Amino acid sequence: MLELRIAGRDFGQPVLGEVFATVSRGDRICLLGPSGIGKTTLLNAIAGLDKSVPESAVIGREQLRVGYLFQEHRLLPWRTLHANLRLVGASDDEAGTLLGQVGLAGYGHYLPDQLSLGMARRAALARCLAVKPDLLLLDEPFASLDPIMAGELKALIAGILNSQPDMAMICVTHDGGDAAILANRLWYLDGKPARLQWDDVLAEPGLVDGLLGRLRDLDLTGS
Ligand SMILES: Nc1ncnc2c1ncn2[C@@H]1O[C@H](COP(=O)(O)OP(=O)(O)OP(=O)(O)O)[C@@H](O)[C@H]1O
Repeated sequence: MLELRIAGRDFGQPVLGEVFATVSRGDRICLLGPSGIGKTTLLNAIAGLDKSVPESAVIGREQLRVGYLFQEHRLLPWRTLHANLRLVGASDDEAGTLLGQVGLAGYGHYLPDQLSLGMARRAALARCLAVKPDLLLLDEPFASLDPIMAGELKALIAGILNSQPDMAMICVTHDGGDAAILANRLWYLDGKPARLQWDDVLAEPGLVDGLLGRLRDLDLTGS
């Protein structure tokens, strides 16, 4: 569905090195790596937001609908939640259904700034889903949320993934434990410039345990 042939990206100094990988329908990838290594840079390149990365570096994106949950909600602050969803193509009914799906039924007339951080993130997730994405990109979706809110959002995303088996996901996280809940594949980005050091399929529970052990060694399990 997607083939990455990224030659690199630098901002005065090299950040990303070569990144070669493929993403298939139904892939649920957790992208881990040290802080500042280039995870968001890679996500932006995949999304096509980084115009310094040639379009030819991400083969197949043209045919895909991409939903991107940024670290900030990036909803239009002067539009209601309902209007934000309508703007990306949701019908009235779909907007209502999606807001209900993310636990925001009855909040359609609210402005984004009237919401808590967790609610705003769920509203932004609803907007991602409104584009009916083939590929869902999540940049640290649980960051800055209290453990209860983070757990609720994780369960919500896991449910959405279960109900849409063909949708692919790439989720940047600092917590390897998220992989056990959300992922069937793990990317680990590291080095200067950064490359994918691991691209492992999490086919069996035992394998997940093994990987979590490796992540624990790297202090990436969040516990
Ligand atoms: N627009 C930019 N201009 C200059 N430097 C940038 C820009 N965007 C990213 N960088 C640099 O690229 C490096 C990688 O940043 P990036 O945000 O991709 O890392 P990250 O792995 O997502 O970090 P974190 O886990 O802390 O969110 C950092 O050194 C950052 O300062």
